[in-house]
Amino acid sequence: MLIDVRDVTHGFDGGTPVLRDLTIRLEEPRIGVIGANGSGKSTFARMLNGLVVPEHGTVTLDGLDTARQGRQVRGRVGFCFTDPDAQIVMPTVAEDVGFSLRRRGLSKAEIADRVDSALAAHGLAGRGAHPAHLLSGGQKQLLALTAVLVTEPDLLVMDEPTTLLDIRNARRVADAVRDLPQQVVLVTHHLDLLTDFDRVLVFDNSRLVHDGSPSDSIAHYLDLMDHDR
Ligand SMILES: Nc1ncnc2c1ncn2[C@@H]1O[C@H](COP(=O)(O)OP(=O)(O)OP(=O)(O)O)[C@@H](O)[C@H]1O
Repeated sequence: MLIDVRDVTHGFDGGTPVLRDLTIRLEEPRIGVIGANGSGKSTFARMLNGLVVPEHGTVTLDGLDTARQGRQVRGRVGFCFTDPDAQIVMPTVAEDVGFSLRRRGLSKAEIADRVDSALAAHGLAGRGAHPAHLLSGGQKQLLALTAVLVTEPDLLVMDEPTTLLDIRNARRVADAVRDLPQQVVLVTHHLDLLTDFDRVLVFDNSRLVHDGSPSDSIAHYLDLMDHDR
């Protein structure tokens, strides 16, 4: 999708802006977002599916305005939160994935088929009847990802999806993300996840301060952190 952010400045409830003067066009398959705590990364990510609507300026995805066409935007942009518990809504694994398909007008058999193949594709084969809340942290994150992907979004936005995970589970989620056909915007503090990315944005102090290749942007970020001490 073509992500077009124009002249965006945003503060919550009219407060001090947490994003300032942001104008950017993004259409690469893999886009990373890095920066210090509180620099505005999550706010930016949430703007991409209309969870946050900018106070000033516009955000459009393939021409759909998040402020006026939020529902259509959310139909094409999937969002994964840091904490999978925030988006797991049903008692069992299969019901949770199936819940995402409820408005599609599919038969029960079609839903069951799609759920089974989605679970198999993301390391959860045979776990459909398992209580969702009893999964490990990594499995919950895979479940949350599966429940988003089953809706076949064109763009997947992920806000620190590996932060709560141990190394093995973080790798599992990173591997799942690497193989996706979808366009991905990934906000992360795990810089090693971004090595193969096309473009990495660095936020600092509510502003986009660098936009470049992973190696350039990571070097810029590390430099910023060194000078901040
Ligand atoms: N819903 C909200 N209401 C009020 N203030 C908010 C809200 N969401 C975020 N903020 C504020 O906006 C600023 C930027 O937060 P944001 O979550 O975008 O940063 P971040 O770069 O993602 O940080 P982190 O790396 O810690 O997740 C912070 O000062 C935060 O307190």
